[in-house]
Amino acid sequence: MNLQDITLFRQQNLVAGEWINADNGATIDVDNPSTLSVVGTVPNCGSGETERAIAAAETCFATFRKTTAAHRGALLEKWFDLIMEAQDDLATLMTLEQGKPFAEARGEIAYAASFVKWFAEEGKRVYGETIPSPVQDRRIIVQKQPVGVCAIITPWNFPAAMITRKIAPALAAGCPVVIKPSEFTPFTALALGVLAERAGFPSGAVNILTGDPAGVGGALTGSPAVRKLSFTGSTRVGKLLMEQCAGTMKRLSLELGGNAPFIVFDDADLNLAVEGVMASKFRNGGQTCVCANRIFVQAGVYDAFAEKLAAVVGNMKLGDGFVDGVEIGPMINEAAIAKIRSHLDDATAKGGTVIVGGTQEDTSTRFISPAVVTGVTSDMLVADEETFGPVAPLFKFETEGEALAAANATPYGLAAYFYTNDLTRTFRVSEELETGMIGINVGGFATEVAPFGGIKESGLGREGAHHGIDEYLEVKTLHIGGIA
Ligand SMILES: NC(=O)c1ccc[n+]([C@@H]2O[C@H](COP(=O)([O-])OP(=O)(O)OC[C@H]3O[C@@H](n4cnc5c(N)ncnc54)[C@H](O)[C@@H]3O)[C@@H](O)[C@H]2O)c1
Ligand SMILES: O=C[C@H](O)CS(=O)(=O)O
Repeated sequence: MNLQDITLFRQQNLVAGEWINADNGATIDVDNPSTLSVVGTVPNCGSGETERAIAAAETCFATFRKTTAAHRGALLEKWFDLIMEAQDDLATLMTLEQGKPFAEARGEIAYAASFVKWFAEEGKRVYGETIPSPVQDRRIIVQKQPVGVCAIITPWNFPAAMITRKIAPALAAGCPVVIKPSEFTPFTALALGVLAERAGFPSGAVNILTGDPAGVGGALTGSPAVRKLSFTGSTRVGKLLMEQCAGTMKRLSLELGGNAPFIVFDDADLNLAVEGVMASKFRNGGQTCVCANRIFVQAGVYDAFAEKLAAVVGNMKLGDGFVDGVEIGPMINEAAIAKIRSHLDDATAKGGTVIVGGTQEDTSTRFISPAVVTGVTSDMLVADEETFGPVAPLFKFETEGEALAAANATPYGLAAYFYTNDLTRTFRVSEELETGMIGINVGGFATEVAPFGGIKESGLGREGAHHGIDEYLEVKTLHIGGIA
C-alpha cells in the first residue's frame, strides 16, 4: 500500500481512546472494487463493543460539554490541518476501498475537510436569546446546549465527507460521537479517527466501530444514553432506524435516497446542459445521492441534446481509479452491477434504446461503460428507482407542466436540476419542484456553506451551513422570577 504515513492504515476500531479488535477476534474482509483483491480486514464488532463505546462517549460528555467553543474550535482547526496534510494518503485509502478516481478522491478529502474548518467557526456562533418578559419581575433567557452522545451511521459512496459533515458540527457543539462507517469503506473513517486523536480530541470523543450493521446499529438505536442518530444512507435503512429510535425518542438527522430530475428546456444552452449532466450524473460513477437519475428533455431539442451527450459520454475513460485520466471507476459491488444491468435490460425491453455504453468487457469485473438511453418512459425501473450507476436515461416532454408533473412523481425529494434562460420560468419551476435543493443551470452544488438535505422520503434535517449545527443542539428556556 503506497502511503506516506502507513500508520493511517488501521485494521482496528477506536473505542474509549484505545485501538481494539472484536472481542471474539472476528474480522471482515474489505476488497478493492477494481482488482477484487483484499485491501485489509477490520473487526467484526457487535453490541458488546458498541455498548463500551457508548459508555466511553457518555463519560467523555460530562467534561467535553463544558469545554469552550473556542477550545473545541481549536481542536477542529488542528484536525483540518492534519486532514489536508494527509490528503493524498486519505485519497489513496478511499480509491483502494471505494474505487473512485484518485482526483475525485482528493477532491472529496478537501470537501470533507471544509466541513471541519466551517464548524470550527460555527461552534463559536451558537448564540442564545433574551426575550422581553410579559411579567414585570421576570427575565427570559434562551440557551443552547449540546444534545449529548450521538450515533453516526454513514454510507460507502462518500466515505470521508459523509462523516465530517456530521461529526464536525457534533464535536463543535460539544457532542461525543460513536461512528459506524460502511463495511465497504471503513479505512477512510479509521484514518480520520487517527487524525482526530492526533488533533487532541479527548478519549471517548470520537469512537469508530466496524461490524454487523444490525448488531452495532441495534445497540446504538436502543441505548437511552444515545440522544441522537445522524444517518446517511438508503431510504429503506433510514426508515428502519427511525423506527428503532422511537423507543428512546432520539433526535434524528436523516440524509436518504434520491431520484433527481434533470430538466432541459428548449431555450437552454445545450452545451451547458450537457456539461451539467456530466457533472451531475457521472460524478463518482453515478453513485451519488444527488446525481441526475431522470433526464427530461423538451421535444424540440431532444435529438440534438441526445447526440451531444452521447458524443461526450462515449469518450469517457473507464478504469482503475489510480490510472491517470480515468473518469469512471468500478462500481462498489456485484449488487450494484446487477441493479444497473436490470435497469438497462428493463429499459430496452420496454422500448428504450441504449445509444452508447452500458457494456462490460469482462462480466467478472465491476466495470461497466457509461450509458445513454433514449426513448425512456415512465413505466421503466429507471423512472422510480435510484440507479446509482453511470446510466443517463432521456425522457422526452412537450410542456413545462408535463415536465413538472413527471419530475415530482416520486416519493423522493432530495435534488433537482433544470436548464433554461427564461427568468420567469426559473421562479415558476423552482417553486413547483418538490425537492430540498435545486441546481439552476448548474450540475453540482457540493459546498459546506449551504444547507444540504431533502424532503419527502429523502430525509429529515439539513447538514452544512449554519443549519448543520442546530441538529446537535437543544434549546433551553430559563424563566427567572422575583427580580424586583
Ligand atoms: N442524502 C444524502 O446526503 C446521501 C448521501 C450519500 C448516500 N445517500 C444514499 O445512501 C445510499 C447508498 O449508500 P449505502 O448503500 O451505504 O446505503 P445503506 O443504507 O445500505 O447503508 C448505509 C449505512 O447503514 C448501515 N446499515 C445498513 N443496514 C443497517 C441496519 N439494519 N442497522 C444499522 N445500520 C445499517 C450500513 O452498514 C452503512 O453504514 C443511496 O440510497 C444514496 O442515495 C444519501
Ligand atoms: O452522495 C451524496 C453526497 O451527499 C453528495 S455531495 O458530495 O454532498 O454532493
